[in-house]
Formats: sequence, C-alpha cells, structure tokens
Amino acid sequence: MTTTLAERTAAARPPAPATSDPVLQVSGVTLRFGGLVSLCEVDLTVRRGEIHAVIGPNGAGKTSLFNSLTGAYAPQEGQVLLRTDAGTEHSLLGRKPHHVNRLGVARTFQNIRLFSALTALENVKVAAESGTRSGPLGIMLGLPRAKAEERAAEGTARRLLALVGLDDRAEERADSLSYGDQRRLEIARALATGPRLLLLDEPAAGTNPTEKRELAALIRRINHELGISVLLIEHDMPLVTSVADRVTVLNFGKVIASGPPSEVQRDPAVVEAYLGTSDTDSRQGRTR
Ligand SMILES: Nc1ncnc2c1ncn2[C@@H]1O[C@H](COP(=O)(O)OP(=O)(O)OP(=O)(O)O)[C@@H](O)[C@H]1O
Repeated sequence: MTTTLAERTAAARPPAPATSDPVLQVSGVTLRFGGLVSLCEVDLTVRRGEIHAVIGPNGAGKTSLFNSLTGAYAPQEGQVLLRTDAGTEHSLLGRKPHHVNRLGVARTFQNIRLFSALTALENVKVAAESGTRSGPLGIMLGLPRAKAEERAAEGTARRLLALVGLDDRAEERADSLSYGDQRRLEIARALATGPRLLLLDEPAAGTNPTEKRELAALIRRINHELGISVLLIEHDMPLVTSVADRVTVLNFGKVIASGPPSEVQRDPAVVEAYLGTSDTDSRQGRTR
C-alpha cells in the first residue's frame, strides 16, 4: 500500500536510534555480467536507524550493489528484503526503480543526475510531487486537489532545501551551483520522496574539506533528526569513520569484512585489499 506525501514526509519524524531490527536484509546476492562476477553471495544487513557504510577499492562492486537494491540491475541469485516500521517485508529484487522508491528507498548517484535547467527548488519539488496522489502531471493539468498538493510539495521542498543549506539558492538553476551544492541538492531531492532508507553513492566525491565536514553533519542530522537509516558508499575514510555505525567492505564483489569502523580498519583482509599487503605481512617483513 502506498502512503501520501504528508505521511511519508520525514520532517516531523522522531529520532530513530540504531536498533538490531533490520530495515534492509541482503542475502546471498550474486550479480553476473556474462563471465564477470560483479557481486558474489553478498550478505549485508542495515539496522533500523543506523548509518552503514559500504567501502572497497575501485571496481569492488559497490555501485553494482546499489543498482541491485534499487531495481537498476537484476541479480541472478539472492534476496533483498525491505522491512517497514510495522514489520511487513517487501522483496525488492525484480521491482522497477520507481516501485522501490515508493516502498521507501531513495538514492543519490555517483555521477550527479539533476535536472540541470530547472532551479534547485523545482528539482526538489518535482520529487516531492511524485509522492502526491495527483502526481506532477495532475498538478500541471490543475486537477482538483492538485493545488493543495502543489503547495504542500513546495513547502516540503523549501524545508528540505533549508535542511541541506540551500534555501538561499532555491531560485538558482541546478547547473549554476557548485559541485558540493549539487551533491546536497541531490540529497534534498532524494529526501523529498519520503524514504525510510537513503542510499548515498559517494556523496563526498569532488567536494572540498569544508564541504566534507558539512556533509558529515548533514548525514548525521538526516539520520538523527529525520530518523532515516542511511546506506553510504564512500571512499573518504575520515568521513566514513566520523558518521558510520558499521561498515561492510567489498573486494572483487565479495564481502571481506563487516563491523564497526575501528575494527574493520584494522582487519588484515581490509588492509590487504587497499594496500596489497596486510599488517601481518608488513610486520613479518614479507614482500609480494
Ligand atoms: N552494466 C555493467 N556491465 C558490465 N559490467 C559491469 C556493469 N556494471 C558494473 N560492471 C562491472 O562490475 C564490477 C564492479 O563495478 P562497480 O561499478 O559496481 O564497482 P565500484 O566498487 O562501484 O567501483 P568504483 O569505486 O570505481 O565506483 C566492475 O568490474 C565493473 O566493470
């Protein structure tokens, strides 16, 4: 059953402390492209209310995982279950991206995908309207109830622009914004669909140190104040360690470690994946 925008708008949600209750359960997901195995029997659980990071070297399968969770890719094996607050489980595999979104999963992209000729406000408003009964087309056609829904969507969009720090840029075209601002606009747009789970694909890529610090604070606010669980792909380790409750590490499509950031960073398999040599190897003076 779908919910209205007002029901799904997260603005008034209470904080959701991380629990052991899973919001997303990925089990045995395998994705192949011909002979290439992009994901191999991947297991991952996002607990309700947590910030969970996915890290790994280039080509490890991180974006393939996001694409598999959101309906862009169709893994050959495995299961992906989304659990609602009421405990209802929805299988996400095989669903179209907009169905996955309607169930409460929103994402941003590694390569920013905004409507470049629309203003910041319009970008977020269109996403907010997609959750209304009339939809963007109904609003354009001026259907009954559409006016009220349009006003509500605009209110939601302005609140979200304020949340991400872009309220003073609302009327500017998306393509005139700085890279860091465009990344935050993408986050506002994803939030406008009222997700329970937000997937962020390298939100800090191309941003400067100040923008990275602001981004970390924003991710924490989204999690603490809006009660939204976050699954985050990120290469920037200081950002990961400053926001993530737990981390899953992929290498060549396989999960090689999972746990709190401090533990995962010390895991020899992780050190080896990133540096090509483990701590143990280095201590023993082994060369490759
Ligand atoms: N549509 C596709 N067709 C063929 N191969 C693909 C496709 N998408 C991903 N792959 C392959 O799957 C593997 C994992 O790629 P993916 O982009 O998921 O890695 P990643 O961890 O996100 O890398 P990066 O950190 O560089 O973004 C790579 O070998 C990639 O070439």
